[in-house]
Amino acid sequence: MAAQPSGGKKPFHIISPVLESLPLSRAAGTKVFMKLENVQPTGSFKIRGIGHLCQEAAKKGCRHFVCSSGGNAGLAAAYAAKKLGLPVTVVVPSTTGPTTVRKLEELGAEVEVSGQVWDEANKRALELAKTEGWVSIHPFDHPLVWQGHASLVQELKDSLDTKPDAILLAVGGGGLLAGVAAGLHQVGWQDIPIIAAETWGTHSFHTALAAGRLVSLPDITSVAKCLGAKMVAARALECAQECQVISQVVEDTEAVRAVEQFLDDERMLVQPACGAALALLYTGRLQRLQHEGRLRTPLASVVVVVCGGSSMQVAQLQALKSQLGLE
Ligand SMILES: COC[C@H](NCc1c(COP(=O)(O)O)cnc(C)c1O)C(=O)O
Repeated sequence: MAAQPSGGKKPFHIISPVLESLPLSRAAGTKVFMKLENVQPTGSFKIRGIGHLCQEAAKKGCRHFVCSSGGNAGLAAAYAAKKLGLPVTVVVPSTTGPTTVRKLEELGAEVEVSGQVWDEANKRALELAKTEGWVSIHPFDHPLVWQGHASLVQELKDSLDTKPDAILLAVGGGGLLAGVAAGLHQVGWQDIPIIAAETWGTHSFHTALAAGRLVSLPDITSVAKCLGAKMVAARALECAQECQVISQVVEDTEAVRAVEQFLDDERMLVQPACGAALALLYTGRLQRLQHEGRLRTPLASVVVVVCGGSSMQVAQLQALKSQLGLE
């Protein structure tokens, strides 16, 4: 049974399924296990860390949550707030679609649209958090968020027969990366390489790694808006010093094609943010890393974190395909 990260109080996330994917294994040339965070409450892994942070804040007397989000962290905060019987204000950038806003409101959240990108929405959220009794719920940059996300790795340890040879995940602000790195250390799997996927136009982690310091992207120009943090958390960069993190950047077209291929292969629809990680498997990135000697050959198995993403509909996939000239 996974450890209860919030001191005994039942967490809001579920123990998600781990399934072998034959189509992904064929594409990647090695056995691929999917950690299906897309079936979590509110549709992404976010509930693990955000739920944990909200529970801890409520214990300390928080009377109103305020969360800046591209969408999925906000949905997780709204779900947690509802469970805790507390009000929540979610601040999203104008790029967050109406589907997400509707879902946030259906969960009882007060929604404010502020700014063009997440970073601007976050500025507004921090202003609101100055209100007496209000607590800021950061979507990726908080130790309790990383602690909550780390439960994902404990579940892998409990369910896989053998230790995987790599873990693939997507990076926005770096919270999932930091949580998985923490989890790997907790279970003694710190030697497993993490392959961190971004899209060009959200590649703030890749840029920071190359510069050796935190760098802010001039803008977010990718369709994968849920990866749209101009600067990653400092902790993400520290992780890259503490364990083997391989940064890979994919094109928007590769991420969106991966979303469509995954829908056909596994009958699950995820956001382009998740498509970025899946694209590593569908576009031969894994084999290329092996060829370059950055991953060993052969690999026995790898895990891809299917991070999910709630507001994705077939119509949006079609619209993205035509926007990107994919038919
Ligand atoms: C701007 O947005 C940051 C955050 N989304 C982040 C996100 C990630 C990346 O997680 P992170 O690296 O930010 O912890 C991956 N996969 C999905 C489906 C996501 O929504 C949010 O919802 O506020």
